[in-house]
This record gives sequence, structure tokens and C-alpha cells, in this order.
Amino acid sequence: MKLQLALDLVNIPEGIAVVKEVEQFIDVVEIGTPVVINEGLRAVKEMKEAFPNLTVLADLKVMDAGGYEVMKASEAGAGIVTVLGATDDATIKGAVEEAKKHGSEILIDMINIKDLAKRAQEVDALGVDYICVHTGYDLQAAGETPFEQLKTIKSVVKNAKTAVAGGIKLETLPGVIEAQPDLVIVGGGITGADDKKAVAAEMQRLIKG
Ligand SMILES: O=C(CO)[C@H](O)[C@H](O)COP(=O)(O)O
Repeated sequence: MKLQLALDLVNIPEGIAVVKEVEQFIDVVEIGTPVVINEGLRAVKEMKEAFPNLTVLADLKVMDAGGYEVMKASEAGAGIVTVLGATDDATIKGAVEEAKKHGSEILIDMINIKDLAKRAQEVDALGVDYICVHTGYDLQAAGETPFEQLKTIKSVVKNAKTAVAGGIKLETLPGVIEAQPDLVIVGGGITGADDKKAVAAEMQRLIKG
């Protein structure tokens, strides 16, 4: 099981400063969608240059032009690129094909998918690397969590690795670990903590068991 730190509400220097604090406790650093919007793929490139030993995930949430967008993110240094499960299979196939050329991976974000079990099985058959359940900020604000959805994908996904994101905190991490996802994604649970290093260290300790 791996730990991914999501950076959403920072600029590039702020993001690099946070990662410096917790580098030894994380496996993947995510350049979140708001950071890509603000800074472009330069954020992916600069993060990879600063931390060559970490995998950098570009949270592009690709919805079209899968091959092209995965190519640009991979060239910038992304080891994982996100594509939305809500898009068409052609976009996902293009993304998977392009990622293979670069040795990068595709994480399918299942945010706002209504028939989760059905779509998870469909995208699993397309050769994607990760299938991720995700409760976005707007639904987190309404009290929703991704924990039941994680159980659903764990029961139907046969090939891809599984991932979970959306408001995970130190207190809720043990329940997440029980479901045994391959990748746990934490943003505010670390970046919002007074002692980011201590929280990341404890999360890593729980995850590595
Ligand atoms: O992709 C995202 C928002 O769209 C976030 O990166 C993801 O939800 C993790 O952050 P948090 O733990 O703060 O919810």
C-alpha cells in the first residue's frame, strides 16, 4: 500500500516546501488540478526535478484528447496521469496506449460515477493501472466520504490497482486501510495539519503496517 500526498492549494515553491517536510514518508506527490490550472505542467516538471525519487502524479482529470494530454504530462515528468472514468472508452484507450510509450501509468478517477460497479468493471477491462474512488471537495462539504465506494470497487476490480481519495484524515485512515487499497491519497489531512511531518510519519507507519 502506498501513500500519495495531494497538493491542491499551493503554488510551486509552497508545494516544494511541503514535500521537503514529508518526503521520506510518501511514495507519490500529486500536482492537484488547481495547481495545474494555476501553474501548468511546469509544476509537474519542477516537482520531478526537485524530487527525482518520488513518483509525480499529474491530476489532469482528462476528459478528451487522452493520448495528447497524457503525452504532455508524461513528457513533463508525470509517472501517473489521471483520466475521468466518466469519459468515453476511446479517450481511456488513447491514454493507456500513450502512457505505455512513456512508461507512465493511468489512474482513472471515478468521481461522480453513478453505477460504480459497472463502470469499474468496464474501465478495468481497458488495461488501466489504477481505479480510484473519489469524493470531491463539494460533496465532502455535504458530509460524503469514499469509504463505501472503496468496498464496491474492491469487490469487482480484478486487474487494476485500487485507490481512494477524498477527505481522508489520520482518524479515518485505519478504516481505509482495512479495505486494503493499493494507494491512499491524502491532501488536507496532511497539508492542513500543524505538524505535517508527524502526521505523514504516522500515516506511513499505519499504511506500511
Ligand atoms: O483531487 C482532489 C480534489 O479534486 C484532491 O487532491 C483529493 O480529494 C485529495 O485531497 P483531500 O484529501 O484534501 O480531499
